[in-house]
Amino acid sequence: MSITTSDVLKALEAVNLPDGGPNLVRSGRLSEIVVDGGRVAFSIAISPKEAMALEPTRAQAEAAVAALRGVDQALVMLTAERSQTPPPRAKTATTPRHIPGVRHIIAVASGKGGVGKSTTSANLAVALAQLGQRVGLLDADIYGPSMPKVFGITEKPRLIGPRTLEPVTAYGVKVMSIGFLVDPEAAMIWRGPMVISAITQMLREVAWGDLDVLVVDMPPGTGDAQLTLSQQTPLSGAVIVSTPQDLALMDARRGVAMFQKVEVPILGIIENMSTFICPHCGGRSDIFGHGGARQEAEKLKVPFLGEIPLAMQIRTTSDSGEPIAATDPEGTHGKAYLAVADQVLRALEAGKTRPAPRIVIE
Ligand SMILES: Nc1ncnc2c1ncn2[C@@H]1O[C@H](COP(=O)(O)OP(=O)(O)OP(=O)(O)O)[C@@H](O)[C@H]1O
Repeated sequence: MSITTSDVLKALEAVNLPDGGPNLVRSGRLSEIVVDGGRVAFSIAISPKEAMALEPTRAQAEAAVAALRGVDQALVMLTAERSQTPPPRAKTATTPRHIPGVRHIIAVASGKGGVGKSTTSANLAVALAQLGQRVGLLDADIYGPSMPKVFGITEKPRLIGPRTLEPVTAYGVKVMSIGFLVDPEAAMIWRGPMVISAITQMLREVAWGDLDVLVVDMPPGTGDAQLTLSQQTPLSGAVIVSTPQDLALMDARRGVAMFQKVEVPILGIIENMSTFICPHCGGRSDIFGHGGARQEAEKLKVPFLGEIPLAMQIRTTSDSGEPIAATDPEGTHGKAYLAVADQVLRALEAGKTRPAPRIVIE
């Protein structure tokens, strides 16, 4: 029997807000309810101060929906709208909560979409695993989750506790993606607070186990959602992916500035779609220019982590779910990812990272 939105609403009528408040359906706090096969996701709007008080309501709502026949997974989030004031500034107060067992969390970000951030995150994660690291990959690119495709994962993560999902392991990497849980078209219309809430839940409610590095493929851009996410995640550092064109580099600069604003160390910049290597003759052409990211890194006084060529095989292997760093680690492109991964590890191990800032929300 397939589940419908009205089944979900009916179940939620039995869940009341605390202190004799109305039931959730009448409270006017429910977002659109997304039903995707046996998976149900929605959020409850709160003011930031209500987060603690309404957590039991959230848990009850999730349990009520999870108990319905035909529901395999229920994901309920508390989302707080912020006013249009500028994003909170970093100041002294609480440190973003560490994730037990996870040594380093690194964000892979880009100033704008389409520069190959997801392809780079995937191959970087695989290359780190090949260098002997225990690696996780969180696909937080909520507007275009691509990891299920890049890793060729067709299975869904298993629920192994009342609120815990087991990541799917592929090519030696533990992968979790919002694309496993929510229809990407539904996620497209999510507002910033919903995005942040979904991602922080994926960070904390996934059984990552012991990891040396958790790579987070960030949503593209440098807006409020990205900034808040960078603040709320206990990041060891950030990697910025850019193509060599001026426009992309301008956006990359914004990415660097965003992380600096919240005092997350920049591990470095990667130039993606650098020199084009012809698959037929092996000849090299600099279609988008070359070396721009290295120069930009020098200007910004941040490390340059390496170049990934613009290559047909990188795209085809991504499309076919066989990341090239795994399937051809000895080839030119596989080696390029290994070299970048090595640089990232050096930056992490050299302790160039500082502890995450202590943050207060003003
Ligand atoms: N070095 C490369 N050589 C060839 N193709 C590449 C390379 N890097 C990425 N691509 C291809 O470019 C396209 C966009 O890449 P990808 O999805 O990784 O970008 P993205 O920055 O994550 O995009 P978005 O921000 O829109 O999610 C994909 O088809 C991918 O296979």
